[in-house]
Amino acid sequence: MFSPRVVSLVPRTGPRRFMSTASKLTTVEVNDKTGIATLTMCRPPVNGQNLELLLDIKSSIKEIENDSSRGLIITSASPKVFCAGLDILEMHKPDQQRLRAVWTELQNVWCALYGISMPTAAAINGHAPAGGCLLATACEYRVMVPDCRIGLNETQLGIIAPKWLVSGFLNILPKRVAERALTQSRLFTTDEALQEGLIDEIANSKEEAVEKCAAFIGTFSKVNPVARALTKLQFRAENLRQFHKEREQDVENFLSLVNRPEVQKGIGAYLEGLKKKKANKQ
Ligand SMILES: CCCCC/C=C/C(=O)SCCNC(=O)CCNC(=O)[C@H](O)C(C)(C)COP(=O)(O)OP(=O)(O)OC[C@H]1O[C@@H](n2cnc3c(N)ncnc32)[C@H](O)[C@@H]1OP(=O)(O)O
Repeated sequence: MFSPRVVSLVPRTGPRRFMSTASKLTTVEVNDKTGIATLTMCRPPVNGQNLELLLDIKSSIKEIENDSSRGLIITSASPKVFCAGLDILEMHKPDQQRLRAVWTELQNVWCALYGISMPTAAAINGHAPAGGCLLATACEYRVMVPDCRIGLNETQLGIIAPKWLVSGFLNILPKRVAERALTQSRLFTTDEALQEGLIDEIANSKEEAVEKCAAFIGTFSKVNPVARALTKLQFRAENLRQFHKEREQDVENFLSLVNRPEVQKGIGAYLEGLKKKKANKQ
């Protein structure tokens, strides 16, 4: 199904090669036969998006872009969680400079992934709430394993997902479904996500999810890549334009929202809830 493509940067010594990554929080593996790069998030236990993980995801996306890979698949090294969203510890009693940097880098990651011209797909091998859903919906295709949850549950923490963050969601879901899901903080099960069109396929394992993502990317093998890229960007340009217009104000809005005493109280209670849940499991 795939027409093998020559990747010129590295000698052909085997079917796979690894790119250098800024730290160990992500890895990038390029399949030399297909030319598809797989970006794996590796911040145990749940890939909480702290500043360092966000910086690493961004630089891995840029590396893949500069290497002119044939496509990008994003997935996770964690067995049960694709990505648990923003690291809540970054938002609780925050260091102001760091909080500003975290939000700016979340914006940068979204912008890099949403606006990249090559085909993208998410192999969602576990739960994907909030910032995890953001990564998945910035991609063009999503394959998820059974019995997991995905969605934008920000209102549960007392925070409001801004327009740019919701725009990927709105590319996929009807406005009415999106509005209800956001206001209810709804996390869709794998089956519900498939039914609503939030994901495209279900796979029984991470390996199968990655294969299905690669098969999706392979469907473009006979399409002119420049025409494909420009067509994709044409669909996404308006959201990106709007985002760039508002991004600085958006950082200020986020900071002022997170610093509100009642929001801090809510985030603290949410963290406690997570810890209690874990204690009850033991
Ligand atoms: C303007 C605002 C827009 C905001 C945009 C984005 C916002 C966000 O992303 S906010 C973050 C929202 N995320 C969540 O609500 C997810 C919370 N986590 C979970 O629901 C679950 O952890 C899970 C479903 C992702 C995984 O469940 P499970 O496998 O059962 O693992 P545990 O719940 O036991 O968690 C293990 C460990 O990890 C800690 N943890 C989980 N999520 C986070 C997180 N987002 N940030 C920081 N830490 C997290 C959890 O507390 C456990 O910690 P320990 O007890 O210390 O082991």
